[in-house]
Amino acid sequence: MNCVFAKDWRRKKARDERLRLSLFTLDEAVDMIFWVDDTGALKFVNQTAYKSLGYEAFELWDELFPRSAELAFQDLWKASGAHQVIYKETEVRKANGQWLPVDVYINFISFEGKDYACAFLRDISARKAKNRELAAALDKVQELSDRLQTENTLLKEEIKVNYNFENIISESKAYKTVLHQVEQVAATEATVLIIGETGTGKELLARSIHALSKRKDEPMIKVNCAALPANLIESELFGHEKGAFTNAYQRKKGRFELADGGTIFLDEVGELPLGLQSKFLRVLQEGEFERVGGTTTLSTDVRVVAATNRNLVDLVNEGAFREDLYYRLNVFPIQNLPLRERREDIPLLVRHFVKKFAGKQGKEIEHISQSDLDELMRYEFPGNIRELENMIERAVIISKGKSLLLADAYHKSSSQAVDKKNHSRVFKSFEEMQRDYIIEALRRCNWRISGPKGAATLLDLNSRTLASKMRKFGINRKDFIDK
Ligand SMILES: Nc1ncnc2c1ncn2[C@@H]1O[C@H](COP(=O)(O)OP(=O)(O)OP(=O)(O)O)[C@@H](O)[C@H]1O
Repeated sequence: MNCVFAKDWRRKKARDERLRLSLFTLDEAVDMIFWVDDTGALKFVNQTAYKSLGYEAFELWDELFPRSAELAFQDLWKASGAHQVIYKETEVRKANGQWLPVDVYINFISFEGKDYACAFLRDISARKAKNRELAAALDKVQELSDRLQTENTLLKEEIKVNYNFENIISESKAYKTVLHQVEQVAATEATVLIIGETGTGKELLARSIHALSKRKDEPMIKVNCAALPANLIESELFGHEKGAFTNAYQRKKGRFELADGGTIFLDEVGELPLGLQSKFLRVLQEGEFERVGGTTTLSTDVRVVAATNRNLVDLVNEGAFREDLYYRLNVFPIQNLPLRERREDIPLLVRHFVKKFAGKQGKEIEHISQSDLDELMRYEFPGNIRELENMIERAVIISKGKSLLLADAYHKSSSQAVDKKNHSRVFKSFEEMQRDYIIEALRRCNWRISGPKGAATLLDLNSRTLASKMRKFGINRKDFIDK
């Protein structure tokens, strides 16, 4: 008997010890632990919960979670039917009114014939603070990245303006506006009309528009409306059928057909013969035309860029240009600037052309005098960049050492009279004409001076006279050999 009693006593002692240890474990757990019965009353709360939340006593579950609809007691209990584990990140109100972020795990347990919910709440304020720090850091990174992207885009735009127009040399603010217009319109399909004096770089702009457009991999076909003889221009533009006229031995595609899918550049569009303008308007509007001597209607998909140094409105008023064609072309006009309105580009262009021509002629020119540059800055340049380019080419030809001999070339250029009415044509001096004429003759004769096939014979001059004129005008074969 004694033995049985001792055994029971030891068993009870072990059970008591386990109970105490269990309670101690529960009280010292990291998590707050709550037992709730099916009426919502709190049946057990561990010490961690008292310490963490600062309450003297806990009453009802719902008072703990006034913000969390999902953890409302009634709903919670309905869910218990499924015996699932509920997890929720929420906030619990502390005795001092502050809110404590918690992770809540709820298990539904049947114990001695009754249902309970056992909830574990873990204080996650440290994790939340870390997350907030992380979110703030991410916001900062995002902000920096956005800023970087904006700066990058601006830089790219700058780069585009500076470098994408590969051959266009300029640092003038006013000209940047022109280049911006080119960029804006390039990506569209709009017809562009470039207006500007001769030699201002209209063709260069037209090429940039094509190069920056979606059609850049297709051809850009140029038509110089002033250079084509009137009787040939229709067949050049629209093509002809075999036998359409004398000498039309073959069928030939016109430039509108060749430009299909690409861009057609109509230079000096103001010179287009009036008789052709309606056919021209039709192809612009409907993309349709017939070859000369043909009856089949052909279609073409071309983007039109036109240029003019004439005032088209004046031509319309004079009856030389169709008004409807003018409006069709004037969709996006770009006014190109004469060099005298972007004088700050002169030194830059001078250096560019010196490098270009010195390179071609195998010369090393390192010095350009400031007084020469100053003089150029004051000059009106009626022939614009082309005039400057020619002037520098001449100067490079006559320069012997490392300094550019500009004076001669400059005086030749500036002494040429400008046709005031047109402002666009440079009237060459007699000497200049002679020089050009001699160069042309020499080219035709493959730079042979004397003999029956020589330039002297062609020019009806004595070969010694020709040689002396060449010296006088600074004409050297080696300067022209690769042109
Ligand atoms: N910004 C520039 N940078 C470098 N070269 C330029 C620039 N603008 C024009 N040029 C050069 O000047 C010359 C004349 O340019 P372009 O032929 O484009 O002028 P244009 O206005 O079309 O002349 P035109 O009215 O006579 O047809 C070309 O050799 C061209 O390369």
